Order: sequence, then structure tokens, then C-alpha cells
Amino acid sequence: MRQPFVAGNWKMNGSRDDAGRLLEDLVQGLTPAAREVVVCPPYVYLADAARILKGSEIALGAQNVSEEESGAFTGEVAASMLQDFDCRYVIVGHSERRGLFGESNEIVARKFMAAARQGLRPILCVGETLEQREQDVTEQVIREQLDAVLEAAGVHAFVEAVVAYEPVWAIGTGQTASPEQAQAVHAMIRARVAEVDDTIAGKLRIVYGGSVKASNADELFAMPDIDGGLIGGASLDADSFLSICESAIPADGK
Ligand SMILES: O=C[C@H](O)COP(=O)(O)O
Repeated sequence: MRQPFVAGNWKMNGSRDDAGRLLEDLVQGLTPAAREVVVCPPYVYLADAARILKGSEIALGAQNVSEEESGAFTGEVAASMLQDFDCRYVIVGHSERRGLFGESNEIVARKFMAAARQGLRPILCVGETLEQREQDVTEQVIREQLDAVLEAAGVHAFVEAVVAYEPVWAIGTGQTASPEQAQAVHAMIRARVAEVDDTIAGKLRIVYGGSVKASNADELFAMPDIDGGLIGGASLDADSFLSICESAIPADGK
């Protein structure tokens, strides 16, 4: 059985006050249950977040990490620094990083390894663009994204990792993948990892991201290979995010 996982990726939104209020509301509102909840605020709010979340059910994650360990890399943040602020997770390979900041599969793999070396758990994002889906190359694109990390880091690095399937066309658009569309890709991701190690694949949490809302989380999370969500817009509203976290509480033994 895989423990469901829900992470909120706040992206570059809100003020310091907003972040504090949202975190307080989440800490007060979250029902303890057998699922893992993570929030990923902007770097500059990590210290506040670590203080507010201390002793709570909510773990802390970051939105990005440097592939380097230290040195002359202006503006970058190392995995060891994230650990100093009690981060347990870090998102790597988000499509906004790939698309807007030129992160290749190789860079994403290096970031994944930099995080893992420090004991941070990577949330590895993969997903196809609309054009790629229309060209019917979704499987190939995702396989390449996954294989770059599998080959560089090895399958054992996936024991602590989470994979997030985020179709680029569904991110921030209100256009969610149907549960069946998402399930098909999740099953494909699990099957690919199973080609290398069946046991690790069976335990790997694969979560869906892309316009998840309180109103569609139940049907998405009910699919056999969807183990939770990576939530963008809806994670900025406490009630919506808490409701999505409720939807992830397991009703059966996936
Ligand atoms: O990391 C989160 C995803 O990019 C999803 O964002 P969204 O829920 O706003 O579509």
C-alpha cells in the first residue's frame, strides 16, 4: 500500500503575510490521517514556514534546487541549505523550470541527484505539451524524461522519490486531464520503472498535477495508479487545499 501524497506548489505567489496566514490555517485545519501533506513556498518564506510547521502534520518542500553543492553560483540555493530549513522534499523538473528556464533532462537529473545526495526527497515532474500529445508522442517524451533520471541516479534513488505527472496543457489552464487520461500515463510510468525494479515501482508514489481542484480531486485520486496530487493554484486557498487533502485519505488499500 502506498501512502497518499499531496503537495502544494505555491510558485511565485503571495506576500510574507499571506504565507504566514495560509500556513496557520493549514496547520489548524488539517485532519490527521494516513496521507502525507507537503507545502512548497518560495525560498524566502522557508524560514517562516519551518517555524510555523514545526511539530505539525505538514512537511516542508522547496520549489527548486541547485545541481551544484556550493560555490560561485549567484542566485542559486544548494540542497544542504534547504536542509538547514527542515525541507524534506524538493520539486525538480517542473515544466515551468524546463520551459522557461531551459532545464534539460540532464540538468533535471543532476538536480535530482544533488537533492538525493543530501537526503532530500525529490518530487520529479514529467509531462508532455499539448503539441506532443497531439503528435501522439506523450509516452516517448515521458519515457525520455524518466529515463534520464533513472540512468543517471539509478532506480534505487526512486525509493525516496515521488514522481508527479503534470501534462503541460493542464497546468494553470483549468483544463484537467480526465481521470482515465491521467491513469493511463501513471500506469505507463509505473510500468517503465517496473522494467528496472518491480518492487520499487510498486511502492513508488506517482501523483497528478494540472488544474486539480476540490471538485475534481476525488475522481482523480480514485484511480489505481494516482497516489495524490501536486497542486498549484488551489494550494493558495486554505479551504481548497484542505479539501483536496481530505480527498487523498485512502478509502481502500491501493
Ligand atoms: O506544480 C503544480 C502544477 O504546476 C499544477 O498547477 P495548477 O494546479 O495551478 O494547474
